[in-house]
Amino acid sequence: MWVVAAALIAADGRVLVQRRPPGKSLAGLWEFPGGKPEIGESPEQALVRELDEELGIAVETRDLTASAFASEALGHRHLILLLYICRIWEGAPRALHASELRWVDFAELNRLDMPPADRPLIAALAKLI
Ligand SMILES: Nc1nc2c([nH]c(=O)n2[C@@H]2O[C@H](COP(=O)(O)OP(=O)(O)OP(=O)(O)O)[C@@H](O)[C@H]2O)c(=O)[nH]1
Repeated sequence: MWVVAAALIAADGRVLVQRRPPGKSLAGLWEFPGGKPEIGESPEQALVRELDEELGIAVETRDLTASAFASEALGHRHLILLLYICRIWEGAPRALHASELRWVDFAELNRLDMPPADRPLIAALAKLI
């Protein structure tokens, strides 16, 4: 399973995370916004679509920087999670799918309950920004 996700980084260096809503797998955990590409989409196109659907923001593919990936067993599937950094978008993120949004610094990011694939990504992100 391929998933694309974005670390949206604000001017003050904080990162946006969203909380998975009740009823979904891994409900209650925090994650980077994103999702699965649809057939025919590039990873960047998929991420632009997901950020519009999940947060109501407009992002240009040129403003997505491929940054890190994780490879992790997830139940009976295997997840490849591609993380992009994004510092430029239009609109104010709203929780259209998630139960909650939060802008966090790295200390908070390390304390949040996130899926196992996200742990190595946080460490990689800390070195990149
Ligand atoms: N968007 C996102 N997904 C993540 C992250 N970490 C992680 O393990 N995932 C997993 O990647 C998958 C993303 O799928 P999705 O967002 O398109 O759809 P979904 O929640 O309905 O997935 P589901 O079919 O597993 O319930 C989920 O299984 C989710 O748990 C992350 O940081 N961001």
